[in-house]
Amino acid sequence: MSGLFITVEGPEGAGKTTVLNKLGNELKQQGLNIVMTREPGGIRIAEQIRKVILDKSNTEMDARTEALLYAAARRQHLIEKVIPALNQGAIVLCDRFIDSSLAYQGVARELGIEEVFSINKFAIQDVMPDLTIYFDIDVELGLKRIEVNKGREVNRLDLEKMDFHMNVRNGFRKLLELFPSRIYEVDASKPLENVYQEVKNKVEQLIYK
Ligand SMILES: Nc1ncnc2c1ncn2[C@@H]1O[C@H](COP(=O)(O)OP(=O)(O)OP(=O)(O)O)[C@@H](O)[C@H]1O
Ligand SMILES: Cc1cn([C@H]2C[C@H](O)[C@@H](COP(=O)(O)O)O2)c(=O)[nH]c1=O
Repeated sequence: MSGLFITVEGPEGAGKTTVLNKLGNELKQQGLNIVMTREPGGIRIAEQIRKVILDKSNTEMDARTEALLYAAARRQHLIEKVIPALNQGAIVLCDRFIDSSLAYQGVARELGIEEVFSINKFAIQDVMPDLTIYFDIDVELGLKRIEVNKGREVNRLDLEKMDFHMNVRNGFRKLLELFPSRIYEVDASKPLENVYQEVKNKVEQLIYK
């Protein structure tokens, strides 16, 4: 695989999608081969799995079922979209990946980071991101941002209690300690332009190194 696999991660409303879209468009204008995608989703089957996972009426979903569905969506997305793009030398910018499973299902759902990593190893084999940008934000501020954004879908996980979201953030902070060379932290509470410039600098360092 000759391309670059870059993921963005963080709690709800941190600004990942906004920054990723802006960055992808700018890098495309530089003439680079950019593939922008998201998890869960990005391809037909994974978008269907996304609907099942995030449907607000699926309140009875078991935590392990949830973890397995995310891993299944990840597998199909990787095989159908990410790996072929990387093989063609593309830079793949992906909104969420395995770290979301480790933080949301591993820590916030209390399944354990190791357990969730092990089912994901089956799904991804050895494909890990070259770089992960972690958008750190106070949970209340992030949730306020998405509340104001009326056009955005409100999904089953958004509706979780404040404690759950706090644990998600704690989970991501733990991952920063576990994977310091892969995960780069940005302070996502800063104004959008500052966050964007910092992310762009970091990504360009990797692309043009
Ligand atoms: N740095 C920022 N300062 C203020 N508002 C921001 C900033 N970044 C993004 N926003 C706004 O916050 C809202 C949420 O942003 P966005 O959808 O990009 O977050 P996200 O991390 O992708 O959220 P989620 O994972 O919950 O979908 C949007 O309305 C966006 O315009
Ligand atoms: C990949 C992944 C995602 N999640 C959660 C995180 C969010 O609550 C939703 C996705 O919604 P977004 O608007 O696209 O961010 O799913 C998760 O719990 N585990 C995962 O592996």
